[in-house]
Amino acid sequence: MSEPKTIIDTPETVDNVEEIKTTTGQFNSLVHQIMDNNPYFAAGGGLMLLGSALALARSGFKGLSSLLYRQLIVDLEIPSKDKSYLWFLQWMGQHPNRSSRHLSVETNFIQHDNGSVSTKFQLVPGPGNHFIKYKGAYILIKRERSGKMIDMTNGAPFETVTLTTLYRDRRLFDELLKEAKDLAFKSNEGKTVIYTSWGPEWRPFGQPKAKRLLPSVILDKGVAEGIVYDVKDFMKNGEWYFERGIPYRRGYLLYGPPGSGKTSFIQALAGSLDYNICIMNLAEANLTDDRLNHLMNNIPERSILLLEDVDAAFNHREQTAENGFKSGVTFSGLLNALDGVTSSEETITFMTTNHVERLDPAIMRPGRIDYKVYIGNATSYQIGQMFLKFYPGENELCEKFVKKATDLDVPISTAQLQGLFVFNKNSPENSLNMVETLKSPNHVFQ
Ligand SMILES: Nc1ncnc2c1ncn2[C@@H]1O[C@H](COP(=O)(O)OP(=O)(O)OP(=O)(O)O)[C@@H](O)[C@H]1O
Repeated sequence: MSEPKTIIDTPETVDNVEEIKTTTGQFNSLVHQIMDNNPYFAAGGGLMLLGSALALARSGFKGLSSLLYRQLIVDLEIPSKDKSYLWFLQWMGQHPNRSSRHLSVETNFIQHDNGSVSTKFQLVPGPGNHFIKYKGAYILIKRERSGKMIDMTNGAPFETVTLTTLYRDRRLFDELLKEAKDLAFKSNEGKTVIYTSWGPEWRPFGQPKAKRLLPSVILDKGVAEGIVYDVKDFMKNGEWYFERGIPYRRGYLLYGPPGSGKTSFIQALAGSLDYNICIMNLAEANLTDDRLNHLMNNIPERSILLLEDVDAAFNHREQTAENGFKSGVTFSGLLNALDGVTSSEETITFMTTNHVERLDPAIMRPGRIDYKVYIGNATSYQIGQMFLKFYPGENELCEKFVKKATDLDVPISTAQLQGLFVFNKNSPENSLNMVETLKSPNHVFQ
């Protein structure tokens, strides 16, 4: 059996370890020598070490801070093309506990019930950072304006408002937006907002108008009552439509000569229902089938869709207007848009025309036009009612006026009557003496 082999350090191994120790010692003494003799090198080396340590710390801190940010902070971004953007700015402009160093002005013209208009300047937060305290929480608000991107629908620079608060207070965003919406709606209370199309969207056109009262529009006996009854009946029967799978929409056509009160009645009807009006001009230059379809399917809530002078864009199926203008909308595009109008809420579409004979029968079928009514020139009933609306209590003069006007035996529009009575605001006698002027429909009272 061979002797156990004792492994001992052979001289070669010992020499290697000694050699490594010597080399390390020599390296350390070299570094010390360099450090001692070259302070810049020492400083540089120190800085490098410090820098790397800080970089490490920074990235660690950055990671930690972004982790903390994600866990502790929450953001809400509101782009300028969203409906709530303007609501929020107006709400913010009126919020008491806010600190803003950058303000911008919004000038509004307010139409009062008596028809007068006043100017109102509202200071809203301009681009930059703002702070508010809302229900005990501090919220940072950053309004940024894009230097490059333009909102194609209104030509204004694209903007964003970002709200930042603690994650635990994130429920406040919903409450805040609801408050802003309620404030915006409240400012429109008692008024009718007229929307027009801006690119693919509906935007308020000018300031909300004072509601036009239904009794102020004098139609022939029973005409207004019939329309109002039908609309209210339709609005009460949403369930009936859904149970039968019928699209919840109804189309009305008011046709008749100019100045008979078609548009005024629709505006007054909207006001009485607390609805707004979306006016769609089919002859609009860059309107296309797709945009029409999109617009008609994205009508703001509680709004009546109004297609005025629906014959203007289409003479039967031709896309022509009297001045030969060709609309970008095809007739089938209009029919599809009317048929495609489906929304969870009721959709009420009013169309007006002075030339019903020019409308293609396809548009007149039920489901597109369900209720058609002639709004004509003033009947003797309307002449009397218009006279007494302007000169309450003047019953004797009223009878004389009605007789003289009907004896003219010419068509008289209610717009003409309004023109005469406005010209003789305080003198029914003068109106009686000027009845002859009603013979010319375009007479200018001056
Ligand atoms: N029946 C009416 N009752 C009260 N005002 C009327 C009536 N008809 C017309 N007017 C007045 O005449 C003007 C024009 O009315 P409106 O625009 O409603 O007529 P229209 O039938 O829509 O005309 P067009 O067909 O040309 O659009 C308005 O200022 C309105 O107040």
